[in-house]
Amino acid sequence: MRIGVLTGGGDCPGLNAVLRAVVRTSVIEYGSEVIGFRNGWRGLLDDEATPLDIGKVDKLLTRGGTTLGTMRAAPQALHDGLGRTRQVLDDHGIDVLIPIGGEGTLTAAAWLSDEGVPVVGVPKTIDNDIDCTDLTFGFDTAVSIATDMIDRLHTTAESHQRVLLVEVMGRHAGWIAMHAGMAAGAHLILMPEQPFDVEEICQLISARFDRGDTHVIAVISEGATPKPGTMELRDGGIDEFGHRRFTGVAQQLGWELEARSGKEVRTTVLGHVQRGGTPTSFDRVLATRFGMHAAHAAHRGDFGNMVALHGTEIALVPLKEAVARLKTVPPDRIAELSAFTG
Ligand SMILES: Nc1ncnc2c1ncn2[C@@H]1O[C@H](COP(=O)(O)OP(=O)(O)OP(=O)(O)O)[C@@H](O)[C@H]1O
Ligand SMILES: O=P(O)(O)OC[C@H]1O[C@](O)(CO)[C@@H](O)[C@@H]1O
Ligand SMILES: [Mg+2]
Repeated sequence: MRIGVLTGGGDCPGLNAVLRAVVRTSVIEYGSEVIGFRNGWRGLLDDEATPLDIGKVDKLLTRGGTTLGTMRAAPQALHDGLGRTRQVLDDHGIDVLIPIGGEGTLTAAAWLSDEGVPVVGVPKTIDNDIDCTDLTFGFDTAVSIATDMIDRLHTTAESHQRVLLVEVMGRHAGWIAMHAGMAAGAHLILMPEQPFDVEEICQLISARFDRGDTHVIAVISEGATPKPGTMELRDGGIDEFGHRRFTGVAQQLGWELEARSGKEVRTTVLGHVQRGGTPTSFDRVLATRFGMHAAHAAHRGDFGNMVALHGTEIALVPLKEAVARLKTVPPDRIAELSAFTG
């Protein structure tokens, strides 16, 4: 069999471990060949093929990023290029394609599957917002990095009796903010799922300082928004790939809080450091199991599905179901925070 593989969307710790597992499982257990396509869907359209053998994936287990590279392409270019995609896959004799990516990459995979292209998807995202899987690899690494950073901010904040806002990734979902915030003992966690009220945050800050607390640490997802009418957030519009452009919610909230509360406020934006470097051991294992099970599914002919974590087992779920909605933080998980924040 010949297996095609590509990585799409933003990079994520664990992508290389998936590639290694797809190659090792396909070659060692089935005697198959694996062809990588560089730079996501764009590279497939442009026929940026590169054979992957066991030597090529050696030492990839611990390496962050993706050795295949990744690039965004406008969905319309993909739709218009369906004939070209089929041609490239035919030219390389690809029997099944394994796209590894977030909800965008997997939406494209579901569509290709509907068009009759054999695919098995692998979900990736540090944001952990893909539905039908308990977790995605990359999330644990991002939370560990963010937790370490927030731990460090406590001591400098308390020394100066400051309010410290930490912006973490999380475009549509607050999983990173919630987990890193809980792990690092943040006093306030703001997520896209629950628009925030600036006045309520000012009251929380005053209450903490009034009762003698030394500092405030607030973790805020990049995709968090204020309740309408409570604060102006600059609109960055939509980029060429249809994503909302962020304008720095933590910085803007910081200015607003400083003006309203009279306290010193500082803002730290963690940004891409959350996606860089080596995956945690948890993510290495999850990524390896995802890659291994995707290769098995590809060889069994279980097309149109995505590998997923259900409890401790790896399952297969229809791609269509997985991309029907995003997995945001449910209200009962948000409610769990009440005894630990404020
Ligand atoms: N609705 C869609 N239909 C077809 N293709 C799509 C669709 N949405 C996204 N894609 C394709 O998938 C690519 C990756 O999508 P996107 O940039 O959203 O990354 P992702 O896989 O969701 O990962 P990330 O978690 O980084 O957002 C896009 O560049 C585009 O080529
Ligand atoms: O800077 P890039 O690569 O466009 O991606 C940023 C986005 O990718 C993610 O890391 C993963 O979806 C988001 O949290 C973030 O908004
Ligand atoms: Mg996306």
